[in-house]
Amino acid sequence: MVRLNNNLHLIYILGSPRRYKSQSALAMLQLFSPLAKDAWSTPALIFALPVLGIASATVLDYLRQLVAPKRSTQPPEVFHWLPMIGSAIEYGNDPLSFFTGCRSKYGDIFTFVLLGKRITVTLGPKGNNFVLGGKSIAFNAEDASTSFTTPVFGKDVIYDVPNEKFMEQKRFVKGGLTMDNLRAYVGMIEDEVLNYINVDSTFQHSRSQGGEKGCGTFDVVKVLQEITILTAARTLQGKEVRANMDKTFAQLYNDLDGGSTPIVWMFPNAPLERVRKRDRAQKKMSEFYIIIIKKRREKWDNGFEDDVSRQHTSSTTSSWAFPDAAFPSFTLRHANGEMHPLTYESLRSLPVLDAVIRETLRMHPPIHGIMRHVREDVAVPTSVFADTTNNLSTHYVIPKGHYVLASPAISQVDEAIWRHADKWDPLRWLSDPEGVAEKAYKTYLNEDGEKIDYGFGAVSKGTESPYQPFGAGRHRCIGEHVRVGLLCWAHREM
Ligand code: HEM
Repeated sequence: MVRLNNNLHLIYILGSPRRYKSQSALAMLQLFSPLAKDAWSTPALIFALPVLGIASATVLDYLRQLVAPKRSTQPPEVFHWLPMIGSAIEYGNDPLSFFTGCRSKYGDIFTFVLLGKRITVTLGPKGNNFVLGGKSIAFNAEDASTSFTTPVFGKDVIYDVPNEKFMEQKRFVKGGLTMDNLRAYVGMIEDEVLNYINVDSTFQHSRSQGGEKGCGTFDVVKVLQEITILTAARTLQGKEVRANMDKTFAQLYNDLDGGSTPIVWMFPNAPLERVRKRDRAQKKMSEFYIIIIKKRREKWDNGFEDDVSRQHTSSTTSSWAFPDAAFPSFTLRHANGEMHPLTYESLRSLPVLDAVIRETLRMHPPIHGIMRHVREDVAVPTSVFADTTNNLSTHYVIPKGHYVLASPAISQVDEAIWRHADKWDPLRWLSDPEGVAEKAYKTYLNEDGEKIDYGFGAVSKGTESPYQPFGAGRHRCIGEHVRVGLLCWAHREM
């Protein structure tokens, strides 16, 4: 017969107490035991109260999501099981699949919870235009990203300064990317890549197997990260930076880059290994550059700029292009005629390799989403998105304090826009001057159209194109022309 005593009656009903290894489970059972006299002892409470708190928050959150009336101005909300955590796990695992799944359930506009923050995603070209073309007074990049960019890039640069100042910094860096500089870079890059291939142990096997014709395997991501670091250092940061740098720097960049995850975004100083690695790398890099800056100052030379984001984006893009199933055979078949001597001008006329890069950036852009913090309530024009259920056309409003997120990565593979959107096909950029790809590219570059100066020189807005691998509007990338050239070249050389 089951014996009920004060503390353990429930446990005996369910089985032997030894089965309950977890103190908190025991405490919960005690807490819910109406017959328990001393169930509310201190240890029980210590374990049970947080559990009870989490359970109540979870129930309240379900009720809020499932039962509470919604404001008509609120975009649909993605259902989540865990309060605070929200959809962080699904989003963190695979952001693009998460967006695609949500799109099929909720449409082109929806809000999800990411570690307590509310993010409204607006998909498709209209959604990109809405976020990237928004005024910085309403949609702010600094607020959205400073928590993970400042520990990486350092104080007083990028998002750690007011927008006007950042735009000046952008203009300053862009000034270093003049035609003359780019011309000079070409020879340096050629040198760096050849030196890497001829000297690095990675290619030793293929060298010993017959020089140029030798073959072997290599870790594409690692090699391209290292080459990107070395070429960027040599061209953009100067001789003495390159002379003092070896390929182990790639690891430091990786460690810095590892600090840009959702969890670090939410808790920039969390006691996590990736945060410690980020800080160690930041310190090492700062020490390295401070010595060089001091020397330069002595010579009245000034400045360098940090290279983390472009290192990451560029090496990621090259890495995707290499293993893309069709890349080697496609390039060999189509790009033979492009193997002429290298000059800046010849780099600009490598249509096949250019198409390879465009297509790689279409399918595998290194940045999956671009986020902004909402500084004031913003009404979404009905021309962009409207809730048309029950024939009502309602303005959605994105409240102050939320975040908005655009994902050009989604419009770049949208079946409704691109033919065979999920097929890697560089020919789409070459074969049809009237095709979708060409039109998207023209809208993006808008070479003959209106230009806007946001503070870093006149640029095309490009916010309405379904193809935006380098962002658009005020925060548009300043490295797009440089990097596409460099990438083309690096592939040709490899
Ligand atoms: C394949 C290579 C690259 C890709 C795919 C890429 C992509 C992007 C994207 C999507 C943005 C927009 C970010 C936003 O709107 O918040 C951006 C901005 C930017 N990129 Fe790049 N980038 C690349 C290479 C470079 C290079 C080579 C440089 C420097 C020479 C560079 C410097 C910048 C800067 C300064 C910004 C402005 C950030 C802002 O205004 O908030 N990028 N890039």
